[in-house]
Amino acid sequence: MTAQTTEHYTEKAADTTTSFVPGPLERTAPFYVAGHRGLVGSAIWRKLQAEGFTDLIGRTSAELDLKDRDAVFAFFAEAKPRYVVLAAAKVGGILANNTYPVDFLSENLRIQVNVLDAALKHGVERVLFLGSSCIYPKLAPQPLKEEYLLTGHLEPTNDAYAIAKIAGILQIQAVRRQYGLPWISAMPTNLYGPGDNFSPTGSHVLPAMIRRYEEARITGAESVTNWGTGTPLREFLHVDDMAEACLHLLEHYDGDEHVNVGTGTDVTIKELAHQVAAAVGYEGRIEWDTTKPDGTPRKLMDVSKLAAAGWTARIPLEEGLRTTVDWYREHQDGIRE
Ligand SMILES: NC(=O)C1=CN([C@@H]2O[C@H](COP(=O)(O)OP(=O)(O)OC[C@H]3O[C@@H](n4cnc5c(N)ncnc54)[C@H](OP(=O)(O)O)[C@@H]3O)[C@@H](O)[C@H]2O)C=CC1
Ligand SMILES: C[C@H]1O[C@H](OP(=O)(O)OP(=O)(O)OC[C@H]2O[C@@H](n3cnc4c(=O)[nH]c(N)nc43)[C@H](O)[C@@H]2O)[C@@H](O)[C@@H](O)C1=O
Repeated sequence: MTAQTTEHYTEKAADTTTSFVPGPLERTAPFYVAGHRGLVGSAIWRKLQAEGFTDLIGRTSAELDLKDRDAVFAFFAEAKPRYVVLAAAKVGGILANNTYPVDFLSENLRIQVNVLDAALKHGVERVLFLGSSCIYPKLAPQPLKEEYLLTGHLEPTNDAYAIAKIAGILQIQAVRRQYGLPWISAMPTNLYGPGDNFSPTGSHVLPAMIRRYEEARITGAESVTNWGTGTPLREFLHVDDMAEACLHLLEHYDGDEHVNVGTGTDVTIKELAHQVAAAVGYEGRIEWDTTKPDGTPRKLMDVSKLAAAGWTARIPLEEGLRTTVDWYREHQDGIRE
């Protein structure tokens, strides 16, 4: 029998959790953070360490390619995690998503199906799957409530990635329905912070601007050029807040529906550009390349469900920008391209 067969799925799960009540996670239990070197995974790792977790498990993609199904099943058999956060994914900004849609669809589907199937086979107690605000329809009413999922057409620049993430939400719900395991999903808004991807072509807007403005400041360039019109609105959450929200949800939330994670406020990309310029100390002109895509006009999260679960964001954008610029200056020789 190979790892692909459903006979491998856990049988003990079916009656496990009809009366599950979330509570503090066991600090000594084996806890696998998939993607522990990425922006989100590394922040979750720091948070879990700070909270006294003593058996954290991480594997780089070189050590364990999560697209390799047999390797993933072998890893779960050996590591036997009791808790899993799935923060490993192929991730990128608007241009990367728009240019390589099949990579974003296929890699993310494979990574998440392998991890969730292996976690099911080994009866992992709590799983947190991470999606993204791009799962919502492009023109959904604002702010985005969880119930707007699958009510309209997706934004074309990231539809492939969004479909993979929607499949992940459905897989979590299906496991809950079929096996009764108390697994959950969270949908973060646009994130930023230490450990981000600052690649000029592959990154999200905030790290792209930090790098562009810092280089312009150093070279004395008279202008910088950002992408699109600058009119789209985006909401930015610091990744340390995100990590705190993840642990909070694992300890306080259980439900079929995914939970939005954000701040509940947004800014135009033009406003962001001015804020980044101020944080970096760049005083030149800001121009816009309107041949580049704008993406969805707005995707502001409704965070009332998260607030009802007892958590709200703490780090203001101005403060988060300042500390992320500091981090970038200290680490720019070692950042990923
Ligand atoms: N950044 C953002 O603005 C947002 C992120 N999210 C979600 O948060 C999660 C984490 O994103 P983020 O931290 O930003 O992404 P990063 O690109 O910073 O990190 C992704 C991590 O995934 C790992 N990974 C990728 N492919 C594989 C693979 N084939 N096998 C094993 N590991 C792999 C990488 O490991 P290694 O470093 O070892 O190669 C990397 O550490 C994702 O699910 C993403 O969709 C959601 C909304 C916004
Ligand atoms: C997290 C989220 O991230 C992506 O969606 P996005 O929100 O559109 O993210 P973005 O950060 O790339 O762009 C935001 C806005 O900013 C503008 N912009 C200006 N100048 C630059 C710039 O230099 N780089 C980038 N990347 N954008 C720029 C850009 O034109 C756009 O209007 C998807 O991967 C999606 O799948 C997803 O989940």
